[in-house]
Amino acid sequence: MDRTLTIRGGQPLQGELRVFPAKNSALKLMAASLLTAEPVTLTEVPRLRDIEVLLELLGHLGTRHAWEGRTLHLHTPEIIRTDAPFELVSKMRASFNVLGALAARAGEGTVPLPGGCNFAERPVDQHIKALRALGFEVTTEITEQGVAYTARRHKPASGRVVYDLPTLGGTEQALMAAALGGEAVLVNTPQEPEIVDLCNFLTQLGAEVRGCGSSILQVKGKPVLGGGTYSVIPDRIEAGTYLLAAAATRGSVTLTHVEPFHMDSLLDKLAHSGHKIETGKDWVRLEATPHPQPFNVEAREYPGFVTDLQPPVSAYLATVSGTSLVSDRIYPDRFTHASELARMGAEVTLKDRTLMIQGRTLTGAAVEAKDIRAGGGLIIAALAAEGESHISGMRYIERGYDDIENRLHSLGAQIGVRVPELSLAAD
Ligand SMILES: CC(=O)N[C@H]1[C@@H](OP(=O)(O)OP(=O)(O)OC[C@H]2O[C@@H](n3ccc(=O)[nH]c3=O)[C@H](O)[C@@H]2O)O[C@H](CO)[C@@H](O)[C@@H]1O
Ligand SMILES: C=C(OP(=O)(O)O)C(=O)O
Repeated sequence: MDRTLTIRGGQPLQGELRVFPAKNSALKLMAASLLTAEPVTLTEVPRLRDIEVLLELLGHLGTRHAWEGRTLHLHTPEIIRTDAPFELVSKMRASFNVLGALAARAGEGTVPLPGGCNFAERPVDQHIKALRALGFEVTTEITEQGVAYTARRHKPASGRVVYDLPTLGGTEQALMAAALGGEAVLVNTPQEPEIVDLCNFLTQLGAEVRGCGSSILQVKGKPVLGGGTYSVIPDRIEAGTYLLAAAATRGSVTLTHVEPFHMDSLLDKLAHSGHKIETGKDWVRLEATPHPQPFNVEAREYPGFVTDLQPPVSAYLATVSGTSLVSDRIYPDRFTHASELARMGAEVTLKDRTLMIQGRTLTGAAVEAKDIRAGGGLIIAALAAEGESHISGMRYIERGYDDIENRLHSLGAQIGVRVPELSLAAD
């Protein structure tokens, strides 16, 4: 049963918020825990739907887990199954990342083509290329539910992978495949903080990973990896969404438990827009100007502007008087939010894969989040709009934003959740 968010806009967000740990890092560290028979503890894990889905998948493969608050204990004494069920993989793209770990630990893994948010073409050719370059035999089978990939290890992973483009998922696949007893050089890798986090985690388990944060990674695995306790990096996408919401409502918000240097591109844009930005070791504060300036954005690889904040920044720019141009080099067609923003009165034109935005005052409307970050963007627009908005598609929003209604409510937003046949207003 999909819930609907109801937001009465126009209230500047004010206050302080503790940012949650990064979903897109936690998911990969959880998949990597399959590589060891020792217990692994992740001390900071967001309680999100994607995390629950992956836990279910890991449980099917042989992982036992226990929560203590946001601390997650994982233990996989042995792999009991090597196939990932379609019902789970179809819900989330990151589930494909168990393929390399399964093949490395159990000698074989079978994973169907992943699901997740389909805002663009999202092939897995580079994952397969990487596993093959490391010596895995990868076969495909067409099933009733689509393509399923099986990777088999006949000897420890070893080789040189040259990616056609920097891919997070494809790099994570090879990192995990090589960490258990393999040896690999990975060329043209992304420099995103989530990749660095995985490198650090694998190092903690006992693998040697050189070049973390660069475009060439060297992995020297260990035949047996250990366990340990690790803390996931803060979620720069969640943090960025709240900052943009504060800027769009011309509010003033302090975020704690963040890594400001992971957010350089966004903070720089917001400062140029006229907002006062202050940062400390693990906090960032935005005090909005009432009359911000527009700017252009081209989403690209880290440390460039991150694609997952492209829909939220588009929504913010729709509230800023003047013309802005937004394009996305990672997913050139990631614009499912555009038509929904238009329903709220935004003047947006999509031409040649560039969104031209003429900012103005938005008006509340009934809109649909068609994917996770489009949802983040529509929430920002609704918070800034005059009048009431109803945002459906909560099943996507909940993939990436934990407890969003209560968190926004704590910052002064007038927000409620409507369950069909039942209304649960938070204020
Ligand atoms: C769970 C998770 O961590 N998801 C993030 C991850 O997705 P994901 O890991 O799927 O994204 P990738 O970094 O792999 O994709 C980057 C680009 O490479 C292309 N590509 C990727 C793999 C491949 O085999 N072939 C190929 O052509 C993609 O279509 C895209 O244009 O990084 C994306 C890019 O920062 C983010 O938007 C997602 O939120
Ligand atoms: C697109 C995202 O996730 P996924 O890659 O799992 O679809 C995201 O977190 O913005």
